[in-house]
Amino acid sequence: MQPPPRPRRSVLYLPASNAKAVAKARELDADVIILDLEDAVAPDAKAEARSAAVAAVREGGFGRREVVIRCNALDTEWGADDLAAAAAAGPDAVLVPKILSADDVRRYDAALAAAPAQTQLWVMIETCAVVPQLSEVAACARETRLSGFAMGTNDLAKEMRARILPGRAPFLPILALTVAAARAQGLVVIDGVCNAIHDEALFQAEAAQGLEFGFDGKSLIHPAQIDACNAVFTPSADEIAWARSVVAAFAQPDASGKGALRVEGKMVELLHRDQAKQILAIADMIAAG
Ligand SMILES: CC(C)(COP(=O)(O)OP(=O)(O)OC[C@H]1O[C@@H](n2cnc3c(N)ncnc32)[C@H](O)[C@@H]1OP(=O)(O)O)[C@@H](O)C(=O)NCCC(=O)NCCSC(=O)C[C@H](O)C(=O)O
Ligand SMILES: [Mg+2]
Repeated sequence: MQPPPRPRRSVLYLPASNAKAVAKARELDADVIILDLEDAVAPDAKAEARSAAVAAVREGGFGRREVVIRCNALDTEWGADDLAAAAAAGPDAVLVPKILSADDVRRYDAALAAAPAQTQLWVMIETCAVVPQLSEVAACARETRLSGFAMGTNDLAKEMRARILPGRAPFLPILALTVAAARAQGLVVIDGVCNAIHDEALFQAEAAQGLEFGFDGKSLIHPAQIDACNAVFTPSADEIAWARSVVAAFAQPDASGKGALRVEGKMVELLHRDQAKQILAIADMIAAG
């Protein structure tokens, strides 16, 4: 059975080695906090960051926010220790980078065997090699803890030798394929980061594009991006009103046995009722705080 939907609009990375940022994250309005041990942490600080991430998870204080530890890859000198430490700490999820194949997912899943049952596995979609195998990778959800994809557009750009420009043209097919593969298996799917910290117009456009593509939310690198991101991914008043109308229309006695109705001048089908229920469930969770 699918777990109930929950908001994952804003997914904030921070270096686990930055104690000030970890403390600040407990007060920020992000839905998910990722304590990074990978690219945000210099090689000399890896061990210290690992201990800090474990301590942060054990200490808690993140309230409604989900807490994720991003580990180094298993083929690095830090990966095995990171996975073992993360499994023992038992965050909401462990995020792993640069996966290449379904076998990689199984390897990471095995490395988390000692983790509590509720600890999920999320994987970064950020290599060229994984792109033709997205469906096979997503299907690992049937046999492992895998429950989420997170786009890594910086690494993808590096591997593709692509440029990250407004509109993100080189990545659009991959964004769509990633969302489709994730949705086919009921996975969470989070868009990549916008590196420009204070370019509000660029951020707004990128976040809106992510929403249009079907992502649950967007990865963030700075607290200044949170409010705009939440605003984009929170169902609007108009969407909520539409969703209520659709659910109410199908609940009318004369809708019984009908598959299609007219609501606000447009055709809606039972599939729209499902979408409407999803919107209302997310909106209710956001409203509940
Ligand atoms: C990008 C930064 C290095 C910028 O740092 P800095 O210029 O020092 O920030 P500020 O001075 O504006 O900080 C103001 C205060 O906010 C806190 N802060 C900053 N960033 C964060 C954060 N991410 N989470 C929580 N708190 C944060 C500072 O501590 C300041 O606090 P105070 O002193 O009390 O006022 C920096 O923002 C940063 O490190 N960001 C995260 C970088 C990161 O995690 N990168 C890895 C993930 S991105 C990636 O790799 C994606 C993927 O893999 C891919 O391939 O695409
Ligand atoms: Mg990356």
